[in-house]
Amino acid sequence: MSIASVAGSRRYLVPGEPSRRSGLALLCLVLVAYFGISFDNFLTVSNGLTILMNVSAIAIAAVGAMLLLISGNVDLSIGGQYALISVITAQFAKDSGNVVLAVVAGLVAGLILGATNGILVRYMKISPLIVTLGTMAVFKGLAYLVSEGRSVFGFAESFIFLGRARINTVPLPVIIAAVIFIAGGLWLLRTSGGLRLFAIGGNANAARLTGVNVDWTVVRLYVLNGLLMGVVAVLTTARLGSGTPQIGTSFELDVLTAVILGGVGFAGGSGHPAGVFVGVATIGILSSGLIFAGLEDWWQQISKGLVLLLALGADQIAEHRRARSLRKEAPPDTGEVKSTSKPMDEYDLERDPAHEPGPVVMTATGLSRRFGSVFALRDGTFSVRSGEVVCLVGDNGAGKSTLIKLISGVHRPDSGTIELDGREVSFGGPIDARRAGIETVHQDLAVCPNLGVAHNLILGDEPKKRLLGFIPVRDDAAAVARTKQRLASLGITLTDLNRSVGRLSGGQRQSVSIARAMKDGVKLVILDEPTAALGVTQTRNVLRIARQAADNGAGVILISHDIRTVFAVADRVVVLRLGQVVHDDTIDRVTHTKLLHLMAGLEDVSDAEGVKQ
Ligand SMILES: Nc1ncnc2c1ncn2[C@@H]1O[C@H](COP(=O)(O)OP(=O)(O)OP(=O)(O)O)[C@@H](O)[C@H]1O
Repeated sequence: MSIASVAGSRRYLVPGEPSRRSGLALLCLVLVAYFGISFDNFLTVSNGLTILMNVSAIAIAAVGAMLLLISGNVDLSIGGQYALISVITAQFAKDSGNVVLAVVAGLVAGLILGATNGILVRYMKISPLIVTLGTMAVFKGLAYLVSEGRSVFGFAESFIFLGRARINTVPLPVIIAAVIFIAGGLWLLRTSGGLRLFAIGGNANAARLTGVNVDWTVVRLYVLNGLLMGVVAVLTTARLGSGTPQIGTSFELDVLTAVILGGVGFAGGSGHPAGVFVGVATIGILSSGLIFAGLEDWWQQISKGLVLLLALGADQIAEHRRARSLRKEAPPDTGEVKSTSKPMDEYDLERDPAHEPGPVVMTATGLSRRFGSVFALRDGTFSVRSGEVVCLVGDNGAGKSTLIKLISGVHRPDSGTIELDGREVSFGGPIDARRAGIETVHQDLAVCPNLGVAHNLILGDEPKKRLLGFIPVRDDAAAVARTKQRLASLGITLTDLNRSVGRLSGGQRQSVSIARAMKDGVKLVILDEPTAALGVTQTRNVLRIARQAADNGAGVILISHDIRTVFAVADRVVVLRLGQVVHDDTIDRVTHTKLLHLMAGLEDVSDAEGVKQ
């Protein structure tokens, strides 16, 4: 791949949908011009520094809010955290007179409050809106309880200095906010962790199936958010010289308004730090202008509330437009996946008659799994050799998906063992199975519609490089190179990589999903009904790719309801019925009729008529 083609393709590597930041930047400039013309002292350096000082708290909190929203979560309790951490920090600063102890107390309090939110949201499976609405009230109440409703003051000068220090006239909190904002933005855009947040926000289930630890990531995000609120509360308490339970009232309104105004979608999966920066600036300028206009506090509240509603309205309109353009743009399914082989009769594949399966790669022995009272799988036993395509067939609800979910680490078996290359393995999640060399294309494709083709393809196995020799970041150029090479080797032509996967047709999404599974060195490829929604040409190409994977030495398990695909591609066929393996033999020892009867549970087929002679 040429350097030029990699550089030219960078455009589509920014994850997520484009935000509305240019329009907002214009609004911001209009506000500056309006307030500048209306009020004499608005456009002065000192007012600029005051605005920066005032928005530094919002900017720090906006980093946490942005990351949470992009991952499809939200924290309404930040105002409550602000108040509680402020009075805790103040109490430590007053009682100990030790700056370090006060700062550590504030940060640890933030960590604990953030972790509380994270654990409640993820492990109790409650909506983040409801959880953080509840914790908001609890944290606020605790702030009053700890401080007995009074302001806490009387700190050492060294602590107050922390909030009022300046470096070259720029207040220290502004510098800290700038560092946190830039670091957070770069992390979001340039690292694997950032990409995974977009993936979780776009399709949490797909992210989970590709190996992202969604629960743990979200808990860590809430902890980070709490830590950032710790920084905000410590700096503000030091600057004000007191900690008070009244602080943070409507803080969540300011922060969420800035972030949503900055183009971060409330539905998750989209947003850009540059947009959030403009959103924060807009809120700062608006607040300052309203103060210059001499409006009472309640008018400021009304104005900010209206701006939030407008931002949410704009977000909804953008969401509808996106959905409409997705429907319009989805191209027809023909022609994008091209075969490199000569034309064949329906589903017929060229087979190498000399091809012999190799040693056993995977053996499942006595696998069982119940879901409540449903016995989804009982005593599932079968094996797959390298170079072999094993078709798993059975009626709806027979237990096929359950069986492959046990093998691919999505579920844990209640009993039974899985051996890979002769060694017993146990998977804690899909990422363990992927690391062991098992790749799966799930029935629902597990793609993230908001991410581009290359990012979907590398998700869970992102190439990395070191920035400045020591900062680990995602290597997007390597991701593009890997994507192009993988698609080319499979004979898949996706003419436009410059689009999110949500804009691709069903067949194209299938190609991306399959290409992701066909890694170099993969030991076992599992395809769960990969041809269910495809036409003849595409089905034939998916089967060709499955055969190609086997010819390259992988073991392949393919689930299908279509008997024709089974006879076109299988070396061996395993039939499941009511959660049990009822047949396991080479494809040349069974006929269409016998297979149908086995699936349907009709036992009266004699071997003489059922087995090819
Ligand atoms: N997560 C789950 N929770 C509860 N029941 C489940 C779960 N997953 C599967 N089951 C049940 O287990 C049984 C087997 O389901 P499974 O999806 O494995 O069948 P299948 O052969 O793949 O079916 P299909 O061909 O329709 O996809 C069904 O009765 C199903 O309802």
